[in-house]
Amino acid sequence: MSSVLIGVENVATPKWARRRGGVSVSLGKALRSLPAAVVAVGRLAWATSPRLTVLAGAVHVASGCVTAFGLLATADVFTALLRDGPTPDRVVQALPALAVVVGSLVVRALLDTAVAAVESSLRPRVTRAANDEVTAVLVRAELLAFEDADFRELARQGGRRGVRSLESSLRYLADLLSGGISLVAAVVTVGLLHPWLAPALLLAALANAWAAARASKLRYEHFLGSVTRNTRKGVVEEVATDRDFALERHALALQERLLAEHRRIADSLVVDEVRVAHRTNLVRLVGRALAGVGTGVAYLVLLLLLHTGELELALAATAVLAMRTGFSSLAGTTRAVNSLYEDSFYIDFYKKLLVEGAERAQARSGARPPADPGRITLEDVSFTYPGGKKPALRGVDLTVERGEVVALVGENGSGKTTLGKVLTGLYPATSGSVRWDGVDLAEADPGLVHSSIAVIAQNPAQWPMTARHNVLVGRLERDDEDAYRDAVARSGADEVLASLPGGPDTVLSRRFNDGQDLSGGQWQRMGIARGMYRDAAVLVADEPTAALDAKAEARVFEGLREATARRTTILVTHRLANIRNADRIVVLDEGRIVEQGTHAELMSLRGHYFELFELQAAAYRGGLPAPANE
Ligand SMILES: Nc1ncnc2c1ncn2[C@@H]1O[C@H](COP(=O)(O)OP(=O)(O)OP(=O)(O)O)[C@@H](O)[C@H]1O
Repeated sequence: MSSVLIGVENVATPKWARRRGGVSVSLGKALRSLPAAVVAVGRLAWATSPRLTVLAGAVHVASGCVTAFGLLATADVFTALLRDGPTPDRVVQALPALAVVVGSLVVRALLDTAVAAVESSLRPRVTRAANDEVTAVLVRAELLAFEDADFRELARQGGRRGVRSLESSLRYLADLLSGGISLVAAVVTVGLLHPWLAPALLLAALANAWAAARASKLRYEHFLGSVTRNTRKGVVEEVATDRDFALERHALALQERLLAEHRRIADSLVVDEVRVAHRTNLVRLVGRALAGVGTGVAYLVLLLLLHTGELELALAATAVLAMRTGFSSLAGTTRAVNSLYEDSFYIDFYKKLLVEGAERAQARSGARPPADPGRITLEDVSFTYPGGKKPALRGVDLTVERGEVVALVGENGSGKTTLGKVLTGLYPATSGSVRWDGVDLAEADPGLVHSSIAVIAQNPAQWPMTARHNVLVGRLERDDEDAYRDAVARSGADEVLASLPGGPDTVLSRRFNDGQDLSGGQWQRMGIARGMYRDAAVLVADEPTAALDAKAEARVFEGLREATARRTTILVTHRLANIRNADRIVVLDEGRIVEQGTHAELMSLRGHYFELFELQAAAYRGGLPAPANE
């Protein structure tokens, strides 16, 4: 037996994580993508507050300039002190430059405070704007996008890691700006003292930059290589610790087995992580060695210049100081570039999510569908789920007239739920057409189509709202107390409300203090009440009473009969006794319609439906089903 218990042992990089250049991103290509990340951060910062963005840029530039200015003033101090002449005179001559050094330190301290103040105002705004963009794009995505595992994962990574990287890259961008300016000042100072000194300084810079970029690339490749296993680890964690699985986990005594699975995946991740850490350290060591060689070359050049008399001792001291400043701002700048470079990968997910989310946005306009369609026509409709291997619906032709109650029956997986969703425009047909009074739903405004439908799901959403709002959310713009009471009474939700400690005002969620959870059947009653309160022209009830006791079921069907007198109703159910009075029964098998007609017609056909019905009836009679062909 396979040792894999949860999911599959798939280590392939998922589609959402594959960048244009594939997993192994070349360094040049990745560095070229860095400005795009900078633009993304700048765009968000500008969109949130142009004033703060300009101010942030200005204070950083000013801070870098003051550092450079301080460096030049310090050089002046040394030049004055190491000049020929009596020491007291040299000290006096150095005093003005020393005053400038102190002044620049004070200004720098003030500017640093200003930088911190501006940044702490800008950063939360940028994070909020990025979060808002992600949330908006997900809220507006079409329903089918959430059936696509790749899109869901892109949403998770782009929404969490991407936004986090945007936030941190704002800080790195600022460090890059001020560090870059002081680096330029150091290089220029050194270059002015002697042109040969600047290239030596830059050599050390390049070695550091190479090592940092290489280390980032290694870490990113490790992230891509482990992303699927990390997802698996997350799923195992959920199964092993989540409340939803707790009952079966204990009843099936699966705890230790799940823990073992969790440890196995975690161990393989640790092995990879240690390997990548060793390789990164090695790269860093090579980088530092090369930078050391660069530093050595710089000092060698300096000594040579002193030896040949091309540089005075006083200027050499200034050069040493400038070089030290250069190396330290170099370290800061390299760190900033390195972090920005690493962040740019995750910012790419964020950008990809915005683009893909926009492509998958639910249309916000289109043809106006009839509010209460007289006829719904499906012509040769097929539907395949994203990533699905075979179609869930194949060549379905069906016409439903206004006010009809059509029951969909068939074995598990035969396509009943899917047909209900395609018929109401929740899922677009992969091929063929769905028309409401001639209006093709593929071209209709989805918002208007949805406002004409109500769905009572088998597992209704457990809205973490008050019990009353769990019903009213069916149509928030409707303010009809009588309709609310009617829906609550017909669905049996009135008994649920009466049993709650705070009545209708009890919050239905265990995640809030004083919140309350419900049983499966009680949640289902709330879902039915919500669907009834919505009062839409087309009602889809998918196994609405599967979790209800017999008394509640009878009450709901009575309620539904009254409610459906005015509506087109699609009823999905396995309890065939409840649909004897349906206007039409449609039997599905492997995504195709195999029979349709009234109960009497289908019974006399003695086919699929007859067989299913007799099986259920026999269970009640306590005997054997009647033979299909007497
Ligand atoms: N989200 C999904 N992604 C991929 N395939 C799906 C998805 N939901 C359903 N399917 C597949 O589509 C087919 C039809 O499923 P559907 O839920 O419509 O069946 P059903 O007749 O309502 O079944 P049941 O009686 O069990 O509720 C099945 O083969 C199922 O495996």
